[in-house]
Amino acid sequence: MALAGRAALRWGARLPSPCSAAGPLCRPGWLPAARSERPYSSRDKEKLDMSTYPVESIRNFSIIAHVDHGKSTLADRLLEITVYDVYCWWLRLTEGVGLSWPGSSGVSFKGAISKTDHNKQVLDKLQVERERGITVKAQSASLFYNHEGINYLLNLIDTPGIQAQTVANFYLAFEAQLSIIPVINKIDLKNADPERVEKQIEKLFDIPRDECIRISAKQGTNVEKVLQYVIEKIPPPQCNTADPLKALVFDSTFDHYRGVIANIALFGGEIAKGQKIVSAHTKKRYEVNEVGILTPNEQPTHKLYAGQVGYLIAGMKEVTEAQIGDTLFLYKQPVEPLPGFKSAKPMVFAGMYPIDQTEYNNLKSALERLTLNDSSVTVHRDSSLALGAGWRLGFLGLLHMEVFNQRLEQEYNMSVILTAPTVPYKAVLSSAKLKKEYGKDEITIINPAQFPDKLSVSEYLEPTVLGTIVTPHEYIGKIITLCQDRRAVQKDMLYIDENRVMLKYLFPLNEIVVDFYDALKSLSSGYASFDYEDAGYQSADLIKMDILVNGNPVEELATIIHRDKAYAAGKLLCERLKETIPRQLFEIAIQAAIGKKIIARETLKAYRKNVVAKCYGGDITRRMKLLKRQAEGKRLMRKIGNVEVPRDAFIRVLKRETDK
Ligand SMILES: Nc1nc2c(ncn2[C@@H]2O[C@H](COP(=O)(O)OP(=O)(O)OP(=O)(O)O)[C@@H](O)[C@H]2O)c(=O)[nH]1
Repeated sequence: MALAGRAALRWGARLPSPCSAAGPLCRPGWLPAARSERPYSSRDKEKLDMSTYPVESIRNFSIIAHVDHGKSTLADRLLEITVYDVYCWWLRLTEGVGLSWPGSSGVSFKGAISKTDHNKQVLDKLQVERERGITVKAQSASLFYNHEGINYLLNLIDTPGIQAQTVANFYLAFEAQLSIIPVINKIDLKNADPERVEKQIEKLFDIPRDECIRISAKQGTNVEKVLQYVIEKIPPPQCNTADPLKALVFDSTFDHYRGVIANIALFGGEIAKGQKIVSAHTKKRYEVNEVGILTPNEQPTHKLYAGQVGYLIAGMKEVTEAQIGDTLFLYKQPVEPLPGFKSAKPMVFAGMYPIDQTEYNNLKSALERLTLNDSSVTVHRDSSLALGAGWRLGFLGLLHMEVFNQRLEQEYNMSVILTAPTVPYKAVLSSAKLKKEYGKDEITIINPAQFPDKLSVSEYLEPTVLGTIVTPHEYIGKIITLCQDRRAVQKDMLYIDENRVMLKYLFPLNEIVVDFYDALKSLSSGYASFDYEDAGYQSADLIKMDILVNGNPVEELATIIHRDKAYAAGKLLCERLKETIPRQLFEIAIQAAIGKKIIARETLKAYRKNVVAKCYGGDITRRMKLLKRQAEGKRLMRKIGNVEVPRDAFIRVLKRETDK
């Protein structure tokens, strides 16, 4: 049987022993009618046969919700339920044969997950995701589920939680006429009030309250109902296996051993090993080496058919070959390419440089691979006098930037210098010389080093977002003060029930990217939610502020800022930098400057750190050990003039509230 044995050992997850799984979860009603309806082929134990899942039995869905609302926990429960379905089938199949469930003999079960804590958040595969408890990268999983005697193939995409844009995403889904199933999670919490939430959903989204499913993803309450709604309310994909192959690349990852693994959705035809395919984007030809589904690990299949979602390995060696949004078709059977995707718009830009320029090429290849894995990051080559050759990267937000940096360190062993984040400002040029140089009247500034002087500009523009805050009414006062402090303009205020208020504010983007969400959460004891959408550009009085250490500019900390905020921000940056830079053998002046004008100053007193003082010149081993430790510490420093500054200083310095 394909589920156990040698092949199964490759798939990490485990199922419990039959004793723990049998019982209420194992209901005869779920059992499939005949073995031939199963995807697991007896001909080839390594591969699944997906031909038993025609388009009508397929549903594709994803979970959209705010950060921490339980998307990954719900995904885990769905995976559990669907694997128990397979388990029940297995029990029936082996009835009377005397075989025991593989889990009981310590053999793992492919594509399955157990109810143990070790397997929490199965779709969150990255180390950074498990450490931070957030989903960074969307993962897919194919679920097999029997509903009213019919076997269904349900393809789940777990969506990342690193953007506060749930409401905007709701409207996108609504406009695209996708079926929406409202699910209210965490009903097990003591203060849960699902009735009130249902009323809010009705008021805000015009969804009748009796359509909502109340669940507890944590405890599993009503989770099966979600699957049933998915089957009943979402239509099957509209496509045909008899058509020529048309596969959309919707994600791709780089595997150090197997090259590029492209995640594909079939909009027509079928695909199998040995077929010759062509990329509509690059026009390059490949031979398919392997196809399969994600369970959520890669599970090879004989073929993939129209409507199915899975992966493909086809000897793509270069990361640039598997463009997200590309269409793949059969050689000599070209098709009209699919429209692809609208790429995510970066909100925050920062410079990235190798600590040591000899590492440039290694960092370049790490960046290429990681950006293939996270296509929402944009990369442009850049260079700086102080930091050498590097790149300017665009991220969805500051958290995204931190996570990307952490992944570079953890997955590629790369340590880098990151500059202060900036949002994409614009300048309307008045200088004929600059207009000629740029070949246009208006430029986008994503690097403070390119900030044009006021004399050559008629107007600076800053990006704005329309933010939606929903809060219990007792926090309104504090929240309004916070918004005003961030230069936001109130656009709307609405009571959505007797004690909940929805506030709409127009925010300058740079006022929310760093720490607004943290500040909002802390002053509302975690109760206020925040969501935003792009709202275009507005005129702004911007200046470039430099930070100087003993007269030398710290390029990582140069920022574009609103004039009204410069003095306070400059003072704060200097104070925080003073806390971050270790005292050294000489006095250090830390200053904030606009052009030649110094607007803030802090002084760090001299200090002599004699690391070998404790050794009294005696123990040579201890002396060497201490000197080595000091040398290691120095690797984490960057020299500005003759001052050593910790490399991660700017992130610590810029996180105003959260780091305190
Ligand atoms: N009490 C309770 N806690 C839950 C429930 N569902 C999820 N949680 C908890 O809420 C926290 C966030 O859950 P996740 O599943 O990581 O949320 P998420 O939406 O995937 O988070 P992001 O990936 O960061 O967007 C975890 O501590 C879960 O244990 C539930 O039904 N009840």
